[in-house]
Amino acid sequence: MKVAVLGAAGGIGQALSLLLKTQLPAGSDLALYDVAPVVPGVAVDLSHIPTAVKVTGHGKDDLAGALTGSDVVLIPAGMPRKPGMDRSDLFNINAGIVKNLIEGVADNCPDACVGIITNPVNTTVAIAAETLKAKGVYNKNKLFGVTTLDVIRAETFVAELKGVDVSSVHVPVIGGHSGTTILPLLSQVEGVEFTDEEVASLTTRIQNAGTEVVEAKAGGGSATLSMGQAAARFCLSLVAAMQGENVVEYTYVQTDDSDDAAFFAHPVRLSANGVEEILPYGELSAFEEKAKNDMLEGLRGDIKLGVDFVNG
Ligand SMILES: NC(=O)C1=CN([C@@H]2O[C@H](COP(=O)(O)OP(=O)(O)OC[C@H]3O[C@@H](n4cnc5c(N)ncnc54)[C@H](O)[C@@H]3O)[C@@H](O)[C@H]2O)C=CC1
Ligand SMILES: O=C([O-])CC(=O)C(=O)O
Repeated sequence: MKVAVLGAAGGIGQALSLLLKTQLPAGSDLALYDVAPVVPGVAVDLSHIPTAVKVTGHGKDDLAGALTGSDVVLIPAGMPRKPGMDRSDLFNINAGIVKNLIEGVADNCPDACVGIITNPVNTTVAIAAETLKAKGVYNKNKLFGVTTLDVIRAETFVAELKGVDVSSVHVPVIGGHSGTTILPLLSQVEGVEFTDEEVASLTTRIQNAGTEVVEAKAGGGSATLSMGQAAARFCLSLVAAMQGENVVEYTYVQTDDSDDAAFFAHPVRLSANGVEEILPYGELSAFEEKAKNDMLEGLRGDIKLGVDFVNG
């Protein structure tokens, strides 16, 4: 199993790479790529941890070396937010970065599963899809927007509010990954009851959790450690599925469901082929149905921006 992390010297990239160095199956290869000159040093640093995962560092001119032979590619390359910015404000700088890196994926490991972390995820996943299409290698079952951070936050906040063991809490989160497009399905959480006020305030907190971190970091970036954990969970689930385990994760995938949007986070059964089956997200409460209908136009617009970026 070979996993490549593109943007590996950044806040997310380093946290994620540490978790993968310690948790990927024995015998795996972990390739770290970044344009920052520190990346070979990050690889040397990690290589001193005694696990049976081989780490290599690849500087800006060696994207091909990082990608060749990769089964999974995770992309946290690009600018994070500062206070006062929306994720969509990152489009101008991050759109081109994702397009370039995905062209590298198409040229060097077109069969890999690709997890996009770079914001704005609603749009960058569409950019990746169109770029892969232009290269003639798009497989909708192998492209994912990583929305796992919304799930782990929702589980943390529900457990805190209800005083229950967080390991027993499961919260579906569907839609996209910004503002109101993040839609936690609190009506489906088993074993706890919420008042209408709790549903409203918890939904808003989950939707604004990224901004909570951006403001607390006061100009120093956005979530990196919790995102590293979230991306590691997603990657390890994908790797387990590739090795035959039955795993379901919520992730932003192409759905072909004209009632929602072209990309929409669903529960997805993973396999060696990436998406094995997109599962239905089940029945929504009246509150959730309204929230979904209110955000769909915005999400579709975010996706269109990505499609237009590549196709002009
Ligand atoms: N999907 C999600 O839930 C989340 C997404 N993010 C997003 O992840 C991205 C990265 O965030 P951080 O790690 O905090 O940023 P960071 O600034 O700490 O790291 C970004 C890294 O990307 C590298 N980079 C820039 N251009 C590159 C290129 N063309 N090729 C390879 N590497 C390149 C930089 O050198 C840097 O090391 C941001 O866009 C942020 O908004 C952040 C948190 C959660
Ligand atoms: O809020 C941001 O800019 C980073 C992010 O996507 C998150 O923390 O969910």
